[in-house]
This record gives sequence, C-alpha cells and structure tokens, in this order.
Amino acid sequence: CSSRRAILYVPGDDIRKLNKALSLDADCIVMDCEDGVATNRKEEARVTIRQWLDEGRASNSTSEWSVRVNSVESDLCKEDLQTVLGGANKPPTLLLPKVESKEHIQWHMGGCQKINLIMYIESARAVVNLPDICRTAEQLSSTAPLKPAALVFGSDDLCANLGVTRSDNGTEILYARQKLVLVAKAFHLQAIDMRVQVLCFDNIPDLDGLQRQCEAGARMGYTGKQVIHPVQIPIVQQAFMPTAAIVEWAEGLIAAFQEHQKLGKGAFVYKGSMIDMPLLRQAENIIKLVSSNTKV
Ligand SMILES: CC(=O)SCCNC(=O)CCNC(=O)[C@H](O)C(C)(C)COP(=O)(O)OP(=O)(O)OC[C@H]1O[C@@H](n2cnc3c(N)ncnc32)[C@H](O)[C@@H]1OP(=O)(O)O
Ligand SMILES: O=CC(=O)O
Ligand SMILES: [Mg+2]
Repeated sequence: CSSRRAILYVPGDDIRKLNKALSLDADCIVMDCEDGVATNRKEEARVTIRQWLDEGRASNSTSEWSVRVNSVESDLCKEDLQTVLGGANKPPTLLLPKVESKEHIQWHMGGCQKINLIMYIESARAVVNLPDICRTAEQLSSTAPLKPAALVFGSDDLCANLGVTRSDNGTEILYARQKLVLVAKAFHLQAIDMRVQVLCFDNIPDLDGLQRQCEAGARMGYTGKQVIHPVQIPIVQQAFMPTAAIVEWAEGLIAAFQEHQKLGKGAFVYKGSMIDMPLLRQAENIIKLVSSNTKV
C-alpha cells in the first residue's frame, strides 16, 4: 500500500478549503468532522462530506480523500458514521481520533467494502493501552470491514491530556512518540508523526522548523506527518522521500550483497562500512519506501 507522507486536514464544513484541496497534491486529504470543526457546525460538516462523496467531487484527484469522524466517546461519532458511511460512495479510509482502549474499536459498520482504519493515539491512557488497541484492531479486521492501516501521533491532544507545555522539538513527549513507532512497526502499521505546533510568525509558516522536525521523525521511523496548511505539503513529501544519493547507495548495496553471497561472504565492506544482513534490510526498506510513495 502507498504510504501517506503529507496528510492535510480540511475542515469538513469549509467548502472553499475543500475546493482548494482539489488542486493540492497531498497524499491524503482528511475531511474533518472533529477538532477543525466548530461544535455548532458538526451537522454541516458531515452533510457536506456526504455530498462530496455522493457527487464524486474528488474522483479525479490523486490524493486519498478520507474522513476523520468524532471520537467514540463524543456523542457525535455514531451520527458521523451513519452519514459518512451511509451512501454508495464510501471513503477509502476512516480516521478515528482519541482511541483509548480496545473497547473503542469494538464497534461495527455495515457494508462489505474494506475501509482502511487510521487510529489516533493522543492520551496517556491510549499510550498505555497501545499494544492492546493494535492487537484488537488486528483481530477484528478478519471479520469487520476495517483494515488497520496506520497510527497517528496526536501530540496536541496528548499535551493537553498530560498538561505538558511543549517545546519545538517535543522532548517532553519523546517517550510516547517513540513508543508509537515501535508498536506501529510491531503491528505492520504506518506511523504518522505529530504536526508542528507553531505554524507561523506574522502568518509566515516556519518551513525550516517543519523540515527539521520531519527529518527527526523520519530518523525515528515515521513515514508521514500531519499538516494543516498547503505550504507544508511539499516540505513534508520531500522529507519523507529518500534522496537520490541514498537510493543509489541502497541499490549499490543490494547488488554488492548479492555478489558477496555468491562468494560465500555474509559480511563485507561497501563504501567504507561493514555490511551484513541488517544493513541489507535497511537498504531494502529504502527501496520499499520509494516504491510505496507514488507522488514525488
Ligand atoms: C490537532 C489537529 O487536530 S489539527 C486538525 C484541525 N485543524 C485544522 O483542520 C486546521 C486546518 N487549517 C486551516 O483551517 C487553515 O490553514 C488556518 C485556519 C490555520 C489558516 O487559514 P487561512 O487564514 O485561510 O490561511 P491562508 O490565508 O494562509 O491560506 C492560503 C490559501 O490556502 C487555503 N488553505 C489554508 N488552509 C487550508 C487547508 N487546511 N486546506 C485547504 N486549503 C487551505 C486558504 O483557503 C487559502 O486559499 P484561497 O486564498 O484560495 O482561499
Ligand atoms: O489530532 C491531532 C492532535 O495532535 O491532537
Ligand atoms: Mg487530536
């Protein structure tokens, strides 16, 4: 499956921004019913999203047009699901915020079309229960029309839940950020990183800061990031795409590895480094990442 590098939030009730998103190149567009939508606009958001799906408005877009519903514990989730999934044209991916326990994903949906499920981890309870949540999602996916696809690190809600004042690099929530990647990999889920908290000074987004945070996330094993503004999309997409030099290194390493295997050598030196099986796996990861990213 292709990985979602830049996932862009668009408030589901904001038709101007939805139209704008048609011209953008985000990997995944999240039509939001949750925190980007005012409480008195929730119905407007779900109805607008249903209309977009019914009319196939994004059918020519190369982005994945998905929907974030409200959390199971809000009073809004059931109605969101009924409206958003209650038509012939279903979104390919559903994002479920504030998943806290396995009980939150033990809910049912009608229909037989498989829908990707992206789960938000954004509270202390969710971080503690994370393996249990993923295991339950995996088990349910054999019978439910849901296919667990990714975990999102919801740093804003996590900070609010913990009472944390976050610095730019997020040291205060590093443990949770790393735990999410670890558990995601254990359950073959994509790990999608936190959004940058500070967007701008005088309305000029801090794109260098964004780039640095993407690179740090990529080093930790994240392969995508949440964004809220169009200018952030290309920075994120590029940061989560290996450079040509790295791809060349990986291809060369794989070829050299195969040659040395034929010679009966499991370890050898390539471009000044000792290479053995784990390095081959790293090189294969890079090639896999390139082929799973359809947009450049
Ligand atoms: C923690 C979380 O859960 S994050 C998710 C919840 N938050 C959100 O969804 C916020 C999403 N982002 C936004 O709503 C906006 O970017 C804001 C409110 C922060 C700023 O909006 P604006 O003041 O309109 O920004 P700005 O003037 O720089 O926008 C430039 C252009 O990009 C468009 N744009 C801005 N953000 C978005 C977006 N998220 N999606 C699509 N288009 C957008 C604007 O409509 C404008 O286009 P236009 O001139 O053709 O109308
Ligand atoms: O939903 C995202 C978050 O950071 O909270
Ligand atoms: Mg959140």
